[in-house]
Amino acid sequence: MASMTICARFRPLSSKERRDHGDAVCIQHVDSETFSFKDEKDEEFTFSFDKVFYEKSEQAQVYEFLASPIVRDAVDAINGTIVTYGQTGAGKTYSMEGPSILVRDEQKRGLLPRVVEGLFDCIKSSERTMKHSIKLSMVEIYMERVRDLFDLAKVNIQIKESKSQGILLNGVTEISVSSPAEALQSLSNGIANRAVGETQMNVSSSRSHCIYIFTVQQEVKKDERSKAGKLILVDLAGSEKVEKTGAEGKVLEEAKTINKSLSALGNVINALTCWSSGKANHIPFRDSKLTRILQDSLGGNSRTALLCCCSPSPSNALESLSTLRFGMRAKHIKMSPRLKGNEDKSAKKNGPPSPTKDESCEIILEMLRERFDAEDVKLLEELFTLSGILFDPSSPEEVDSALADVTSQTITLLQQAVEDLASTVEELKRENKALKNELAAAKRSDAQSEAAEDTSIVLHKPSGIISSVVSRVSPIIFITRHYCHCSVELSEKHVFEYWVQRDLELKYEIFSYPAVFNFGDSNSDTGELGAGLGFNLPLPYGQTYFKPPSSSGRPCDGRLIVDFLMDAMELPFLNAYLDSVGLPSFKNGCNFAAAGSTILPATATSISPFSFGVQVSQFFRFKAKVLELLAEGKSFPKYLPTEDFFAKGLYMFDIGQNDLAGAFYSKSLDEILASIPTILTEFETGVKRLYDQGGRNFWIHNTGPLGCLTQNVAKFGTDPSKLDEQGCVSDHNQAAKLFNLQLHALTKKLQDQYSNSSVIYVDIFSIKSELISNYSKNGFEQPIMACCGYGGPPLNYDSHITCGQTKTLNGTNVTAKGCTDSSDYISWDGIHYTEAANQYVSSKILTGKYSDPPFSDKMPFLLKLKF
Ligand SMILES: Nc1ncnc2c1ncn2[C@@H]1O[C@H](COP(=O)(O)OP(=O)(O)OP(=O)(O)O)[C@@H](O)[C@H]1O
Repeated sequence: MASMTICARFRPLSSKERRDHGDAVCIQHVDSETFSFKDEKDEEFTFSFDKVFYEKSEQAQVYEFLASPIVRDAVDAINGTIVTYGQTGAGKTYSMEGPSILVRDEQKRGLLPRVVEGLFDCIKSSERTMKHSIKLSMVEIYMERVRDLFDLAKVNIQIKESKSQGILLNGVTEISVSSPAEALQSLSNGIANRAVGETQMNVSSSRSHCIYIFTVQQEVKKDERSKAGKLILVDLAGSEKVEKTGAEGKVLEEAKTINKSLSALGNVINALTCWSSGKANHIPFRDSKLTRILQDSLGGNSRTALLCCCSPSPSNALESLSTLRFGMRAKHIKMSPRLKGNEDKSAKKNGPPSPTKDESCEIILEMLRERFDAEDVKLLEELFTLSGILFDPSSPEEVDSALADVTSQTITLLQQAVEDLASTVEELKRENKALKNELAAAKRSDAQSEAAEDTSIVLHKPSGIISSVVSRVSPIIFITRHYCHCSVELSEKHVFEYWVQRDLELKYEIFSYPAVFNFGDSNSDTGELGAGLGFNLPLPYGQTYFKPPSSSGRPCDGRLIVDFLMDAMELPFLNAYLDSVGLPSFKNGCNFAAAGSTILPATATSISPFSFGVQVSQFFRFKAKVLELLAEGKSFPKYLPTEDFFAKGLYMFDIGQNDLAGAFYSKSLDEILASIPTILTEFETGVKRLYDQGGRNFWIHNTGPLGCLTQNVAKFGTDPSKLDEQGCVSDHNQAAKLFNLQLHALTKKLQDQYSNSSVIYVDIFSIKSELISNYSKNGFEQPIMACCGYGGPPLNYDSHITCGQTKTLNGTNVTAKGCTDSSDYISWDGIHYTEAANQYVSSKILTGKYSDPPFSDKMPFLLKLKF
């Protein structure tokens, strides 16, 4: 199947365009078929057409390439159509007619006079074998009515479809022309009758679609079937942006009708391209007079050429781009023109006699009565009249055709309604999602405020004595006042009174420690395993917060719980102990946590060699080195903590998860439960070593709901009976709970033993469980499915291709990619939580409600008052 011939034509810059923008053009010539185009945002597009006629191209070249093959075929009874399309003022009429249809200037003459000449030349050269006659009709579609330009009394010509002759204009004037001069004179008369107006874009703008129809009839001997080729030339009215054309009143109405019919043409082309690509589709030919008339030309029963006329000026880039895109779409329509066996009515001598008008009416009414009841017939009549479809049916086919019109228009309306509905649903979905995100963010910030409220005191008294009993104690409370700067540090729990002369508005900030020393596994690894073992987590790790190319070494799309806690304490993020790149500062602490670490010593199969005992030893080395440097007088105040920070600092632990989760690969639940005391003894030993070294503030995170980790659901949850009502693996969660119970008991024991210390147990398990159970209420969409992974729903997790990896699977390269919006997910990569989930968990921690003892009771009290 052939395609339509599609060409682009750029006219020279107009004097107005030159005045406004100089010689600037938005196209760059590549070759005779291709050019590059820059839109107003400087974005570049490359277009390829069957031919591109640049500013200096000649009218004769356009005719030779685009029209002359179609003209030759028309003489051989193959229908042809040539359409000029483009923005108002883009050169359609110039291409079609030239400066005027009667202009004889060989250089300037347009397609129409050349077509006339070509037709007569072809007829002449085949004179010996075949005689031809040419008839000419000319109509314009103005305000959705077809007007006969050769007989202005015919203002509403009806379009019909005949099985043998295709689309017909009922009763249109046909003028027989026997020479080019005669034809041109008739065309000139018709053109003079066209509706032409003036817009800001074009002083002589065509306000209608003008259609020239040449019927080339082969004259045949008696009793032979006659053949006719129809050649249609269409000079479309210009598509236009109403604001740009300055249209108002009647001109505005014209512009709207023009745009409507052009958009109907676009819809037909879209539907045809889907149809050409194999999809069955409703082609809305009947949605406008234009598309109905062009039905044969676009639907395949014609050789069709489209000339996309454009301005090269950057000021019209938007419109030109739309014209070019229209042409590109039309390029995908497949055509298969058929040789027409058009029977001339005059040649059809022996057919059955046509019914009289009255007989026709009776037949029609009978048909309608058979199909509908009387009221419906009346309704239909009104509908037809209203739609301008059928006013005076003279044959049963017309009724069918009119019914088809109504059906088609109804289908289109319904399709549009469905599309509108679909886009409204999409829009609503987007809005809904945005609202959900806002709600989630608000909830998270509420939780943080809750945290702040719970751990603070607001002192507020306009003047005079502020007397406030500090009944609830936070580790450090900053009370800030805007005007003055001084600092009082009170180091024990007490009742305090303060005399102030002026108005005071005292605000609090959340508690803080001077430094944090963190021990743990991947839940709080800020780059340790990567630094220690020399591998980097690939993107999209880190992308939500740390931005490419840095993935920050955190096994998360952004920040971890420890990061949020550091933030709340107004301390910088912790650097990994082994990270020596980029002058890391350890002034406010150091992070020994490494992904994959266990409490129990590492074995040959462990991911991390940095078990808890090793991390504690690393802390010893760290502290010893700091003290050594300080003793040498090298204080490095920006990089190293002072000695007292080791006593005042917070020792944080988040470890144990891997001891349990890893064990499930080789041990039974009972064996795992039995191993918990050993694991905790090892943990206790480590904490004691730190206490012996002077550590006094301990903050122990328990283990989260292991069974809810995507990785464990994928591996151990294939049998649904193993899952609990949250969809988490029951055994794993049970092990975590029993571990936590014993860890809690150990914390209490340590607290009793170390009466000069604070040992706080933080119940991460409860926070995470609540988050997963009420994921939707908490602003998440996916409780278990991983955001970054491979395999798609329900888990999007494949242990062979982890987040960010590309591998060959069954001969195909596949990548485990991140989801579009990680804040919808609780699980980042199937093992670790997303930044959004970590933020949620930390905000809950900061409420103090999940700690034992609650922050307010036993935390060492240090009040920092600034004002
Ligand atoms: N290739 C060309 N060479 C020289 N002048 C041209 C060319 N194309 C167009 N023009 C000039 O540009 C102006 C607008 O062209 P034209 O009237 O053909 O636009 P149009 O696309 O038919 O506009 P409308 O849709 O408003 O009728 C006219 O003055 C015309 O002479």
